[in-house]
Amino acid sequence: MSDTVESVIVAIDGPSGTGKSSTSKAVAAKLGLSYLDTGAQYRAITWWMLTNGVDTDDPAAVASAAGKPVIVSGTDPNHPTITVDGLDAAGPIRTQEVTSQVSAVSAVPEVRTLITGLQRSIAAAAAGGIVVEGRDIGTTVLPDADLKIFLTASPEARAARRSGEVKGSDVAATREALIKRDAADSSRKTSPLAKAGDAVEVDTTELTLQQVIECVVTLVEEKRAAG
Ligand SMILES: Nc1ncnc2c1ncn2[C@@H]1O[C@H](COP(=O)(O)OP(=O)(O)O)[C@@H](O)[C@H]1O
Ligand SMILES: Nc1ccn([C@@H]2O[C@H](COP(=O)(O)OP(=O)(O)O)[C@@H](O)[C@H]2O)c(=O)n1
Repeated sequence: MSDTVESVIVAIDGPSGTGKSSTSKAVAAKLGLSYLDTGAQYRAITWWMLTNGVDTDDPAAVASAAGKPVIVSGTDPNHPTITVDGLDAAGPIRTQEVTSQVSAVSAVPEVRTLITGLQRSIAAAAAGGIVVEGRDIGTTVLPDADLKIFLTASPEARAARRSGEVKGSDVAATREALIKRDAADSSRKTSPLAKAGDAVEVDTTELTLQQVIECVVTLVEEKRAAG
């Protein structure tokens, strides 16, 4: 728990396309907090596996290679960065190939142990406070976060948002891919996608991004005033 107003730790979880990244970055920038995209870290380790010939459908192979890549996340919300073995990975981690394999890699317990440790050390080093977004931040990574938010939205809204990012993409196919990834992320044994018991749920289906940002900023400010 934070004992000064500045060192607030905010956990934002939820499925794909609910607005976690856009909201977290904007809230962190507005409140002068650091920002960590934990999905980018799972994407980065997946990209490394794919480019180093590791069979991402073989959990034992993934587990034994998990400690090899060096993943470094920059936490400035206005300029988030991610490198793998010193290489800029921001572009390559967003490919369709990585997106289709990331759930398999992130389900491997050895991967989660390593990445969770990295996330906790980044949060601990963020003296001014941090917004951390992902799937298991409130439940597993930072169970003592000062504020936990769980974002939701209908599959239709999420698919429309995601396909809006890629010119010419098929909304129905995007919707199916999202649902498949949610199911894999929610059903894995180790720290699945889940809402923490003490998280505030915000359904963003009918809200603009600006409204979601304002809602979360208000919740953080209320926490700070109370604490
Ligand atoms: N409330 C909203 N209304 C409309 N579009 C949104 C909303 N929230 C986010 N978006 C857009 O949806 C896309 C996915 O948002 P993102 O923040 O990447 O979601 P997530 O991190 O949960 O996968 C982005 O293009 C973003 O601008
Ligand atoms: N805390 C987290 C964050 C992401 N992930 C995994 O990483 C994947 C990619 O996360 P992401 O946040 O980049 O996904 P998008 O919703 O942005 O497409 C998820 O589908 C999960 O498999 C996870 O397991 N735990």
